[in-house]
Amino acid sequence: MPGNNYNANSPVPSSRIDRLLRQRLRKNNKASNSNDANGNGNVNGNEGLDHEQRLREGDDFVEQYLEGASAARDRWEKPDSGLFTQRLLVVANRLPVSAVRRGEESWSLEVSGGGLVSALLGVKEVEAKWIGWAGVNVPDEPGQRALTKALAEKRCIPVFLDEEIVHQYYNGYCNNILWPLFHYLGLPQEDRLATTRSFQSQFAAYKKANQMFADVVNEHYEEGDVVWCHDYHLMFLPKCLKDHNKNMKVGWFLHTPFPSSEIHRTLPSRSELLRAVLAADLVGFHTYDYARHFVSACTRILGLEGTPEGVEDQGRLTRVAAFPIGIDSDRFIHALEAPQVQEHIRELKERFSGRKVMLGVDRLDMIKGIPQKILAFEKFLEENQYWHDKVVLLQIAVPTRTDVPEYQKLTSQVHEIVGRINGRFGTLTTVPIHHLDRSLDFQALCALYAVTDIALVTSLRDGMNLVSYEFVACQDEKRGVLILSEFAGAAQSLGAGAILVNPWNITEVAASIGQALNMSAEEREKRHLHNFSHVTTHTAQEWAETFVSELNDTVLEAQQRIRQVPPLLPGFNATLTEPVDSPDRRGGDQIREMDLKLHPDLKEPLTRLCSDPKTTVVVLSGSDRGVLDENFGDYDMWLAAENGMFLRSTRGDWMTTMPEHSNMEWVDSVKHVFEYFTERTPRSHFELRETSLVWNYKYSDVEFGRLQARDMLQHLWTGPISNASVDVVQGSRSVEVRAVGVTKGVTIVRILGEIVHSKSISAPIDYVLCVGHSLGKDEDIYTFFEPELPSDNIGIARPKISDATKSCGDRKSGRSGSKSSQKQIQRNTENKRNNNSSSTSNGINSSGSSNSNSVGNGGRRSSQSPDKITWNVLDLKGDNYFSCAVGRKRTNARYMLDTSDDVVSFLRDLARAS
Ligand SMILES: O=P(O)(O)OC[C@H]1O[C@H](O[C@H]2O[C@H](CO)[C@@H](O)[C@H](O)[C@H]2O)[C@H](O)[C@@H](O)[C@@H]1O
Ligand SMILES: O=c1ccn([C@@H]2O[C@H](COP(=O)(O)OP(=O)(O)O)[C@@H](O)[C@H]2O)c(=O)[nH]1
Repeated sequence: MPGNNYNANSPVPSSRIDRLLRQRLRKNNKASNSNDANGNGNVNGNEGLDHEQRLREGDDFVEQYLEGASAARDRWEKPDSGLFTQRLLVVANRLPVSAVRRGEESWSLEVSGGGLVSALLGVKEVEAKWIGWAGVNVPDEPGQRALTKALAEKRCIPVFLDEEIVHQYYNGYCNNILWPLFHYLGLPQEDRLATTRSFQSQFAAYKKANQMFADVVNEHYEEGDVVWCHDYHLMFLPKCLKDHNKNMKVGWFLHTPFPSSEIHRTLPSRSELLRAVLAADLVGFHTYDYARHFVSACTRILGLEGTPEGVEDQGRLTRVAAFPIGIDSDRFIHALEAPQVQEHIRELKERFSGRKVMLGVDRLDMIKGIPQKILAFEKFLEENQYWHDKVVLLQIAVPTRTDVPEYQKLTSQVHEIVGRINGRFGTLTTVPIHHLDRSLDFQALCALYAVTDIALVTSLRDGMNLVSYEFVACQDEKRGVLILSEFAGAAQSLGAGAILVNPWNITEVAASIGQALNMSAEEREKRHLHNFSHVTTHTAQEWAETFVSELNDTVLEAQQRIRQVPPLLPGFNATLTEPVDSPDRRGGDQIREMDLKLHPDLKEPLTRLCSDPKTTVVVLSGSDRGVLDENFGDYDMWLAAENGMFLRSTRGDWMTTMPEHSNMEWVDSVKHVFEYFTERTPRSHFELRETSLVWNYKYSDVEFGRLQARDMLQHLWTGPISNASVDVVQGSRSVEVRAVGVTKGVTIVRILGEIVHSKSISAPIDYVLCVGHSLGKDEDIYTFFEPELPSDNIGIARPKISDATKSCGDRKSGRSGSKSSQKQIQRNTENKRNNNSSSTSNGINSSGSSNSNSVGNGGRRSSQSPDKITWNVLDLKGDNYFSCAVGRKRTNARYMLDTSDDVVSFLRDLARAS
């Protein structure tokens, strides 16, 4: 079957390691090619540019980059097949340039700040276009036209956001809610109630803004493009894009930390945001921790399956992985040679001669821990009088998000502390802290990094922190010390070479300053070399290449994947039941879900189908007799409870199809085990049916539930009941024990035999429709109707049901098909005749239950006597059998429906057609 096996000759590597090794090989090849061409071994992305040229670039780098002058090589390597051109659409809230209006139709563009822009500017070898906000409100049409034109020259495409949207979406939802939350800062205390009140409107604006970004992407998208969405501003974007075009290759990368699921859980829109991100093909984070938190949030909040590869939802995988960002280290290293930078360096050395220079470079943001840094420096001065006139702290605090009140408060707080310390330790000629509330240009910044003895990064949380990388890149001569917060993502990569500190521990930071100032040259050298090697090999270029190449592979893999991922079973009963209003797992209504109710909209189509004399409706369910009586007692149909162990026409009494001498002695022992685990697993419950027991931990803590299930299974397999004739069936959030060999595929034989006999059906059945949501084991019901299917329970991806309704409605009669089924039915009906009994239908020795419902729809009632029933009554041709799985994409059924709501509309159409 096409697409049913991993193809050994596939251009897609079969495993992740295989892929990474090939990628490494590609990189090596590229490096050696560049050696051949240039005669040197530069592997960091500036191959092809000679030394002089790089020096000339200097400060014009960004300009040149944006104009495409740095030779975008506009192609990505495709695994194993050489080079191909692929455009990259980078979508981020902020464009790399911010616009300043000079006249009605005249604009000047300035480079935007922040690490995201710096990192993406370091990505050179690809034809990238940026889509984003230019940081300015442009209400008038001529202004928009002129700005669009100016930006186009820089390969940028604007998204125009009006003032109100910016206020609600950017200042409000992004920077007052998501930003502090993702950095573990909670909401600003005084602001808490106001924020809570304005949450809804801010979230609405957030979604609206994301849709506006999506509209611009859709307008510029060309088939084959890769769309790379960035950051917490655009968590809705993957969903908006995929809703518009499910074939778009969409990646999403978060530049901030992703917090523990317990933090994310407090967000009112927690589930919507997670689901929207999961629409992407590939989701990336700076560190493994953030990726782990995200997967755990999807597991705990959405109830989805987390795997080492990512998050699975109904057989669809969203890949989740860590892609630590880097910088364009060459740009910094070579900038130091530029005359302007050398001049700055000379000035700075002179200015601070005789003093050790400590440096902080941060946006003036709460997450950067600037007050904590300054207080630690004060403590160091308090305790080390010797250093008073021998050390200076230069703090560059770049103003940011100045419209958000919390940022305004921080500015005054920092000014106050700096003033106090300078007053306390300053002299007439010197102050210990030089604080600048502004940004520096690239050359000035490089010079500062180069003259620094100690860089002090005390972020309370920071996605990565590129300042620490940039400092290291500029320190090849000085070999200064990096003091780095353990809460910055960079601590996971530069950890070994830096002095790691907890920024909340002022004493520890103060002591680290002392340690750094007194560190031997030998130790500094060792630490620096470690850091330098990391920074120069893990570059921004490499980061982007890896992400895009993984995204391409992920999409190809998804297309070619045939080994079926066993799907997550969302619930106990999901075909005909009322949908429980549960936007997410934790918030789900356990009590309502335990009390199964027929979907209210099904009543009408079901009544119509049941009253059609030519149609037989069977409900085959894992539920017990009481549940089926309550929900279906008033319809004219057949009910098969506990997966067919009990059967009745609603016009008659229940009969059991259980073999007479079934041994059910194991039930009590299993019940004890289930009671024991239920008592110890909060929010788990078990159901005691007549022929099986089901323990369900869907609402428990998922990890604890899994551990408990593992213990339970071990006990069942190896403990006192291990020899009983039972099957232990493991669901995604349940454990079921049933009599050995009971599946829907087994019981359907007896059920149909009974119905054919009781209704005296002798002419071939027109068609069979079998709709269900079954445990893997019960998927053998499809094998019963289609014996040629593989019997290993490995399902295959199915199309959505579309015109099956029409085909069912139009169906007349068919011949040929399932020989073994036919023989079974023949045997059943013959048994009937011989036994003339209504309690058991044949000699198959089985009993039990499972977790799904199905509707079987049989055909013409015959006036012939039971004696005339022949084996070809269930004589199914290929196209008069319709099987449909609900909520499972990997199945042996021929079609699929997503939810019980889809079942309603399908049965409605069917009722109308018949
Ligand atoms: O655009 P702004 O609101 O002015 O903010 C500037 C950027 O700040 C954040 O940067 C993060 O990205 C860096 C690179 O990955 C990372 O090193 C740093 O730890 C993060 O804080 C923000 O995520 C960006 O979107 C902003 O543009
Ligand atoms: O005066 C300045 C100070 C900082 N930066 C840049 O701002 C970025 C800060 O990135 P980081 O990842 O450290 O933190 P973020 O601001 O993104 O949270 C770095 O690339 C700096 O070079 C700058 O361009 N001019």
